[in-house]
Parts: sequence; structure tokens; C-alpha cells
Amino acid sequence: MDQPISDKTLTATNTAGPLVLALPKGRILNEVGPLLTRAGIGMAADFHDGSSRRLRFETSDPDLDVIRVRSFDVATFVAFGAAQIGICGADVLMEFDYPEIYAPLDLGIGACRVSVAEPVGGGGARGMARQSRVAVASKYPNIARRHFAARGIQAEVVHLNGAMELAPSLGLSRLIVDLVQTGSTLKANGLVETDVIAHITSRLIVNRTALKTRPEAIGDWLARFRAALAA
Ligand SMILES: Nc1ncnc2c1ncn2[C@@H]1O[C@H](COP(=O)(O)OP(=O)(O)OP(=O)(O)O)[C@@H](O)[C@H]1O
Ligand SMILES: O=P(O)(O)OC[C@H]1O[C@H](OP(=O)(O)OP(=O)(O)O)[C@H](O)[C@@H]1O
Repeated sequence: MDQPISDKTLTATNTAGPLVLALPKGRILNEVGPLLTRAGIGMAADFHDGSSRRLRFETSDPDLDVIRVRSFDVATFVAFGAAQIGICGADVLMEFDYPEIYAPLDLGIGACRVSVAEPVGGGGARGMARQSRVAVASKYPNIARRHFAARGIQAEVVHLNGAMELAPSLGLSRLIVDLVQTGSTLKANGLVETDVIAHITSRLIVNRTALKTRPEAIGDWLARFRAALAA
């Protein structure tokens, strides 16, 4: 069964019990820790222990549980109401564009950009103007297609989950669309950034149905995260 249970069904069964906060287990997690502390959320001792196989954790607040999932899956859990709130990068939100997700708070962490890159000496964005098609390797097929379509170019996307930087030198694609922070991964692999598609930070996200069915609990958490950001 590929289709998840509808948002309506899940949120209907999820109107009682602790709220579930979905957190990404990757690199953002280190920056999320201090924010959770400032928001008054005490985590179970094994939450930051990478060797723990547990995926769901109680917190110091009996009304809040935390799950630790892959960053792309944070958006999926929240969009379908399996988690009511979550933290994920704006890159993930741009890629999926889930109408069920409301992203009210920019947390200012996980700063990076989604960019186009090509091998050094490749001609840059201007060189692309004469092309009608281009092969692009990316973890973000929708962002890549939209970006090039807006320029009248059809992107043939090779969907990879990591190590996109290898694709041009191995003949898999001419360009990549990937996250860039310091630029050191591009440089180490003979690539240059030619176009910034979007500047990225992480957002607090909320399931829209849960916002209607549990407005007080979710409103309270939004206020606590806002206060944590201001502290
Ligand atoms: N180099 C970077 N610098 C800053 N933020 C980054 C960087 N790379 C990724 N991010 C942010 O962190 C989020 C998670 O990054 P990343 O994809 O590396 O996590 P991950 O959980 O290790 O990945 P995966 O789920 O594929 O294993 C991204 O969606 C993005 O918002
Ligand atoms: O500009 P930089 O500071 O070098 O950062 C960019 C790198 O960070 C991310 O990869 P990550 O380390 O998350 O590994 P991944 O290939 O598994 O996504 C991204 O996909 C780039 O490869």
C-alpha cells in the first residue's frame, strides 16, 4: 500500500494524547538541542545518543513526545498528521510543497542555500541560456525541474540521495542542484556554484488540521518556540 492514510483520518485519531514533535536526525539536530532547552523541553537521556535504536521519546512534558526521523520524512509525518509539529529545512518544504503544512516560524538554524553547480570552466548560468534540455543530478527533483522550467529549459533529473558532486565528473549529469554552505564540498570536487535558487534555514512546521483540532496545545508550543528564539 503506497498511499498513506488520509490526513483527515489520522488527525481524527490523534486529537488526544501527547502531541508528537518530529525532529530530523541529521545535522540540524545539534542546533535544535539548545533551542529545545530554551523552549523548556527536557529530552530523555538517550535522545542524543546516536547508538540508541529508540525512535520515539517521552519528554519532560507529559503532553509532548518526540520522534527522530530523516529530514525529508519530518515533512511527510507532519503533512499526514502522524506528527502534529516538526522542524525541517525550507529546502524540504520547497521540494514537497505540501498544502497541509503551515510553517509559521523561521528558526534561523541550518543556514545554507540550494544552488546549481557545474564543473569549473563550464560556462556558467549564461552558457545555459542557449540550451533547451539539461541533465541535472539532485536530491531535489521538483526544485530542480521548477528552476529550469522557469528559464525555458527542460531538466532531466537523475535522482540521487547524496554525493551529487560526483555526478558531473562521472558523466551522470552536466549540472547538480544541491545544498551549499561553506562551498568546500563543491571545491573539493572541482565544481563551482553558478546560481543560487534559494537561501535556506530551518522552520517550525505544523499540520493545518491539528492547528484547528488542538489550537490551544499547538498555540502554546508556537509561543514557547517564539520566546525561545527571542531569548
Ligand atoms: N551543509 C549544510 N549546511 C547547513 N545546513 C545544511 C547543510 N546540509 C544540509 N543542511 C540542512 O540540514 C537538513 C538536513 O541535512 P541532511 O540532508 O544532511 O540531513 P540528513 O538527515 O543527514 O540527510 P538524510 O536524511 O538524507 O540522511 C537539510 O534539509 C538542510 O536544511
Ligand atoms: O558547502 P558545504 O559546507 O561543503 O556543505 C555542502 C554539503 O553538505 C551536504 O551534504 P551532507 O554532508 O549532509 O552529506 P550528504 O551527501 O549525505 O547529503 C550537501 O549535500 C553538500 O554535499
